[in-house]
Amino acid sequence: MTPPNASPIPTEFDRQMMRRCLELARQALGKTAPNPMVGCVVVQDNCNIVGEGFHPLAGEPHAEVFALRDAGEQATGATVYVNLEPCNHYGRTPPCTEALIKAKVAKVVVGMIDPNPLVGGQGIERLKQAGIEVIVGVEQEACQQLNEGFIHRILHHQPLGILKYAMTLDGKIATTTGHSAWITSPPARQQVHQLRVACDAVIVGGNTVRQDNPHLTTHHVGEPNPLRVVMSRKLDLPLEANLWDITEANTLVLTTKDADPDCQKYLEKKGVEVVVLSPLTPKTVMDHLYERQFLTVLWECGGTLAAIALAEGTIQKIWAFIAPKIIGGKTAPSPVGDLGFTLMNEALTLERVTLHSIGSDYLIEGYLSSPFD
Ligand SMILES: Nc1nc(O)c(N)c(N[C@@H]2O[C@H](COP(=O)(O)O)[C@@H](O)[C@H]2O)n1
Ligand SMILES: [Zn+2]
Repeated sequence: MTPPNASPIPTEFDRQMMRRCLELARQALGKTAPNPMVGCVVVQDNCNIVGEGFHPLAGEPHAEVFALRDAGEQATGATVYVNLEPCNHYGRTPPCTEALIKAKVAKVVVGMIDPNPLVGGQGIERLKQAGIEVIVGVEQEACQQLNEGFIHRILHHQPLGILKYAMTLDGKIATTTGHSAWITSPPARQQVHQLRVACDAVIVGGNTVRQDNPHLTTHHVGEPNPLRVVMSRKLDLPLEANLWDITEANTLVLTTKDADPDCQKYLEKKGVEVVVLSPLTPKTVMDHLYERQFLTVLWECGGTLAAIALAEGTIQKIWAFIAPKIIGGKTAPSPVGDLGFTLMNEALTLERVTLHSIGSDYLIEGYLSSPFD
């Protein structure tokens, strides 16, 4: 028997509807910052979908409002599925709890509690007070996974940092001469483009601009491009670089007061934004990107910057592509520079590791710390 106050056990249909919410939410992948991705489904008679919606953009109505609008009169007595607890506060938009109560829904099935302290369980309480049945925690892990950037931002006041690199079987990211095009095969490179869609910004150092001249775009028409961010202390950057073409995507260069003023003028004339940060470190960069409302930031930098970013605790997740190639070379660079460790037990150890096979390459995904802690 279900103990009093405990949520009844969700059915397979409940789980299926929650997965549909996640699918709807994903339609706004990379577009909602600083807000989460949320999808909502309205169901009549425990079997008929009568309304659907998702949150498209911060400032626009929430998923629940779109789904209720879609359901119209049929929302009365319905069950509403939503992957995040309905809000109960006035933010950019009014509380969804009031919209659900006004629509006279009978039941709300929630994927996860909103970690935002402005919500944090109060949405569920308000619905219960109004006599609406509430079930919480359906497909919770998948719901948390989808909004890991949002959760990390709320809990730690920093965007979620992801370090991505591609290396050979012998742990090299380039040859001894710095040549790195290409380590992985085309399917893995396409996967990187897809992964960038989910990120609000992608960061490289000046060295990567000089050596690789990357585009750092998603290469997909209609999909959002992350803000391309370059960290360069002195602005000793090439005048011709793909990142300065802002018709492809916006570019932000973060520098210091030691910046070359001529290069700064040149970049600004091209439409590249230049901001002076003091000091210029991965931590101050992440603080700056937090202020710009970002959820998820991808580090695609070389080993020296990656080591500092790791040491400063700005990276929580790793995407390591491994190609079945060996290039050798004592001085060929590796993905992470010196961390100053001397003992094996100092090693940074990944948790929740998954392995994906992509063409002839592999992607290892893992977390240095849980974004939910
Ligand atoms: N349940 C739910 N559905 C959505 O579609 C949402 N976007 C949210 N977001 C929560 O509300 C906060 C943003 O409020 P405003 O858009 O400024 O009104 C956001 O921080 C989440 O806590 N929740
Ligand atoms: Zn809301």
